Amino acid sequence: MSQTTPISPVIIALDFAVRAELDALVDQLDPSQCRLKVGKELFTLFGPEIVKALQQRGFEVFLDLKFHDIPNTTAAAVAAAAELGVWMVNVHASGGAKMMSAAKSALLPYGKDAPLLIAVTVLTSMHSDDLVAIGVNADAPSQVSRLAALTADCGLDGVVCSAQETPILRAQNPEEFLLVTPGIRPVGSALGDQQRVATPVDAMAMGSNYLVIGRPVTRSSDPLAALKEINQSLGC
Ligand SMILES: O=c1ccn([C@@H]2O[C@H](COP(=O)(O)O)[C@@H](O)[C@H]2O)c(=O)[nH]1
Repeated sequence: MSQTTPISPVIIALDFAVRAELDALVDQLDPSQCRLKVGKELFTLFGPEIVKALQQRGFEVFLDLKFHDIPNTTAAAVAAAAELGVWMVNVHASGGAKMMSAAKSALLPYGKDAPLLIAVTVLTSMHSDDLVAIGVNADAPSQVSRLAALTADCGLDGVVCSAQETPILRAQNPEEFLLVTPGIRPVGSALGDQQRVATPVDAMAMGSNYLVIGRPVTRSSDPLAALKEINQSLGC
C-alpha cells in the first residue's frame, strides 16, 4: 500500500509487549492522523515483520533503535533500516562524529529514498544532575546544543531533543534541521519517567517539527479520542 503523508506532527510511540494490544490500537488509527514509532521493545519482540505490517497499512514508520556502536557497525545497521523502507531512523549523537558521518554515508546509495537520519542528544528522561553522574560537566541545554551542532556538522537531518531546548536549537540551526521531541505531556498527563517535558501546543510553539507521544495516547482509556484531542489542539 502506498503511504499517506499525515498533516499531523504527531508520531505515536508503539511501546507494547502484547501483539493483540498493539493491533487493537493500530486498527483504530488512520495514516492521515499520525506516524508510528517502532522502538526497542517492539522491534526486539517482533522484528522487521512489525515494521512491514505497519507500512502495509499505509503508515510512515520511525525506527527508533538509537544505534550507538563503532562506525562500521552503525553504518551497516542504518543501511539495514533503509532496506526496510522506514521513514526515519536514529543514532546516538554521543557516538561521535565518525560514527554519525559513517551512518550518513551509508545512506548515500539510497538517494531520495533514504530515510531521514537524526541523532539523539540527551534523553528526555535525564536531568542535568543525571549528566553530572555520567561525567558530563554541562547542563542539559548546553549538552543538547553541543551534540546538535556536532550532528549538523555531520550532515544529519536533525536531532531528538526535549521541546525545552528547541528555542536554542532553532536559533543555532537552519530551518530545515528537524527537531523531534519526545517527553510530550498534555496538561494533566502523568510524567512517568520523563523529566524534560512540554505540552503538545507549547512544543510546537517553541519550534518542534515532530512530537513523539506514547503513554498519554497508548495508555489512555480511549486512545483515539486522546490523539484526536491532541491533533485538534494543534489545529490538525
Ligand atoms: O530522549 C528520548 C528519546 C526517545 N524517547 C522515546 O519516546 C517515547 C516516549 O514515550 P512516552 O510514553 O510518551 O514517554 C518512548 O518510546 C521513548 O523510548 C524518549 O522518550 N526520549
